[in-house]
Amino acid sequence: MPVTEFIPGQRWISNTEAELGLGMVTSNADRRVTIVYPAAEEERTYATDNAPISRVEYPVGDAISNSAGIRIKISERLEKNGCFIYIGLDDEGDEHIISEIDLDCHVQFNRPQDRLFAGQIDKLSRYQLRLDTLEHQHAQQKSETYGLSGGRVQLLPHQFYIAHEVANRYAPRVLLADEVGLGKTIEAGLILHQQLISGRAQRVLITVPDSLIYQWLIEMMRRFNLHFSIMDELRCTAIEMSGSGNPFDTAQLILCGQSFINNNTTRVEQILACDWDMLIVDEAHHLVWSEDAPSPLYTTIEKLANVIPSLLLLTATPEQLGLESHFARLRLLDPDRYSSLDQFREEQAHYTEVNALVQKLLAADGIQQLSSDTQFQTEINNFLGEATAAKLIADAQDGNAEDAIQQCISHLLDRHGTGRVLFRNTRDAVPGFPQRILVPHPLPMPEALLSNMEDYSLDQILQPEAQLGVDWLEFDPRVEWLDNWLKSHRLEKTLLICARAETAQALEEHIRLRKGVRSAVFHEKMTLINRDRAAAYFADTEEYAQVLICSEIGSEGRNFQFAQHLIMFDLPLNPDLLEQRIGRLDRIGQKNDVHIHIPYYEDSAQAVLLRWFDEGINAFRHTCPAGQALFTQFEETLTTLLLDGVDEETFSTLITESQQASQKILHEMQQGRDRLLEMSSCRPAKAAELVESVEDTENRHQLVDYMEHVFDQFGVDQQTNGPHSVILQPTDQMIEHRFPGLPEEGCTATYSREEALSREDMQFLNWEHPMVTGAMEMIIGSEFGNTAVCTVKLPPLQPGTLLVEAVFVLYCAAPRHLNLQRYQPQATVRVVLDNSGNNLSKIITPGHLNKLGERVKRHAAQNLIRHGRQQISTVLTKAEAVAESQQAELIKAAISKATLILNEEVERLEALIKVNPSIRPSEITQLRADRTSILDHLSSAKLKMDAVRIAVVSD
Ligand SMILES: Nc1ncnc2c1ncn2[C@@H]1O[C@H](COP(=O)(O)OP(=O)(O)OP(=O)(O)O)[C@@H](O)[C@H]1O
Repeated sequence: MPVTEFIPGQRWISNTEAELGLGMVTSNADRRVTIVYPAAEEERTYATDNAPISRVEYPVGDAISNSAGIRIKISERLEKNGCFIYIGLDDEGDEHIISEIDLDCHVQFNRPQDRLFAGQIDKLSRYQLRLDTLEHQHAQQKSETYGLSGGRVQLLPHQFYIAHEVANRYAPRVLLADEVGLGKTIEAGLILHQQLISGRAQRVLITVPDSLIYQWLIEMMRRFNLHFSIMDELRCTAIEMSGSGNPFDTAQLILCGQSFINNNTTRVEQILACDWDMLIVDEAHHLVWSEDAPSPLYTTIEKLANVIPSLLLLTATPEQLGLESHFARLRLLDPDRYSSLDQFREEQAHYTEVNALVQKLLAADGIQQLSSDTQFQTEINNFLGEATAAKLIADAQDGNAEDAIQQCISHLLDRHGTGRVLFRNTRDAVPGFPQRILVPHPLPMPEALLSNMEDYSLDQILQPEAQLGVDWLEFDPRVEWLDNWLKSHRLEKTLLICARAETAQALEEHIRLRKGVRSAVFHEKMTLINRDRAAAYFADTEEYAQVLICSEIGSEGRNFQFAQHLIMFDLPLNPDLLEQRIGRLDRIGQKNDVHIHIPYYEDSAQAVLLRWFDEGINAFRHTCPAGQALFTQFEETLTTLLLDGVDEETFSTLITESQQASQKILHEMQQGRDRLLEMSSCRPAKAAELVESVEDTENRHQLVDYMEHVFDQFGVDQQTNGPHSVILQPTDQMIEHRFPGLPEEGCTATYSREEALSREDMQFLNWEHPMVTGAMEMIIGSEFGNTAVCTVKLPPLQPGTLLVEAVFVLYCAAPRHLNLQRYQPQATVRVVLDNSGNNLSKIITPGHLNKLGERVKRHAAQNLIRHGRQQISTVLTKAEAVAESQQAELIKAAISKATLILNEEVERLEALIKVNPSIRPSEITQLRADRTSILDHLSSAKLKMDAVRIAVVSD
């Protein structure tokens, strides 16, 4: 359609009065065209041959709104009787048709050419910032560790390995079971952050023991900038009374206590009525199960796990309440894979064979065996199938032995290991843990107990203070010992754990009121707020409690690694519980040796238990992965000894047998499941590569330059605050009312990970921080800086030559989670043409125009565009043609990269599922669907002009 053909209903914009908004042709007669501008309630009549107006034509991919406020992303554009009909989907995915006449007249023009011709010309610095933003965003999104680098965490390889492995799956369902204190919460946070940032998850429910709610809330906020809403009965009722409907629909990220949802039909139904993407359950060993009596919490979580696609279960002691419960939790993750307990048991035995093969490969003559030992080759064949085995053996024979061995081990672990649903790192695999030092404090048995111990139950024997009457504090020698110990260690923070809330309460009152010790108490009878206050008082670095006295609930999940002394006022029977207690101090971040003090009565049940834990199963000085199995094996003898008193001979036998069994079980674990588990939970070479990738994409200096530029442009005040940090504050000159992620009162921020780790009061600015991603979205998602005009001295070119630099991006309206940027070879396509249409793209680099381009005053720039419009418009059309000629090549490269990556991923899963049943068929189905969708979207992608700079050569 010729430009001068004005048809009523068409929408045009004034080149000189863009503020009039979207105009509409109402008549075209006598070589005059009349345009009404409804937004400004104005009307203009122009001569048709030189009307200063431009036709508004939205391309596919643009977002538009109609006068009723319906907003769509255009998927198709038709033309009827000279007017356009736009078809597209709204945010809910519903299709709408918007005819040109119905377009919202209050539009902002954001296409660069429209803005340019409407005289909306940006500063050069903004134009530059836009281009930088496109480059940086592309670099981040195509990185292998996209989504994993934004946390305020140390780059610990074992955590990044797991996070990367899990986060790349469709709707991951895994059990994170690292040993106590190795950072499962951090791993879950990394996975969650990656899923949210990549658009794979939006709505997340976390449920944790009540005592850990605030710790999780704070950990998610402080480390990952994720703001969860806590839901409890009070809040739910308030929301319901305000008439806001289902309380669980009022936030995207919800955190709640396990006791709140446990067996709570109403609330569980409300949760089930919402759409969730991910469920995270901490301390999952509480999900107790047996065939006839699954616990209410298990049943509740099962209901949720059946409908929520992604599930992360966290526990340090997966077998704490028996193998049955462990199996049942795996079944929550994948009911098809874990359908039979017997089969599960049988599989465990089979891991020994796989491990034997792995160990043979790792042996000094592994290479030689793989390339020449036919029997060994047959075994490999049996496990990996002919094709894979043949390739690996050929590789080994061709001199690529090291690689072939590594690949062979990877294949074996992938296909036969346990590692796909279960991850467990042990301390042995994570360097940097200090020593544990056991300090037993034997004390005389109180007289009152000597006489009638035989009538006591096991609990009474192990927590004897309850039998000493109301004045027990006066008779119990452990109390006097405690008073003295605290007195002589006034400057050392100490955590005391005992089994009962009453004991904790009484002890704390005693040492605080009678002994004047600064102390705090933490038990289940306190409100959550008071518990957190107590923990905060203990953690404070200036005004702190010397001792925190906890009942058993303090032994789970909490972070007390700033203390070096743990007093166990009594001993728990279960070795896993003992490990949980020690794990409060012996966890990542502990910088000193951990002293474990045990005050106990000589010749008592506690003394027996102490010796069994120490001499029998070595559970104090070292983690005891075989603890649960050993406890099950020796429970009967042990409890008899505890109840009936020590018969030295039986006890010695128990110790010897426990030691032998411990060695045997540990050996078996090393030969079988645990060894494989450990190997597949962290492959050191890959983990190191991931950490390196995060370090590489961190690019701190580039980020500092970039953000300084952003803050300058958006009017955020920045003051240097020492060598590593900056104070950021909103100002009255901000171009937007609010800057994303910047609090109204301002904040202090650092770009340094090391500084951020030691100064939690500062924001940690990195490429994934909401301030940075928010700024990027604000820039790219708007017209910010998409036009510019400058003059430039480039002697070989004739003064007066007009240069048009058009920057294109590959656009397709694809769901965010497909992350098409990952496959695109470059962020932009840049075309530079002169006014005769000569292509100077290679000769005139961005550097030429960035460095030599000089500012033109706005008014002069507008005049230049007005006068040169015809010519610029022609050159822009040519630039589009030049870009289009590169489009096919670009798409081809993107498709070939996507095909390569995605085929490999699909094939790997297809091979795996044949031998490793822990892959859910839905994962492959989804991966295949994503592959089709990605390739479809890429093949229909179009280069879209994103920014234009006009440069006039000066002399
Ligand atoms: N990468 C990391 N960078 C900084 N701190 C970390 C990192 N990983 C873990 N930590 C800190 O170490 C402590 C233990 O981590 P976390 O609570 O995630 O361990 P856990 O395995 O969940 O422990 P538990 O078994 O007791 O539940 C926490 O204080 C956590 O903040």
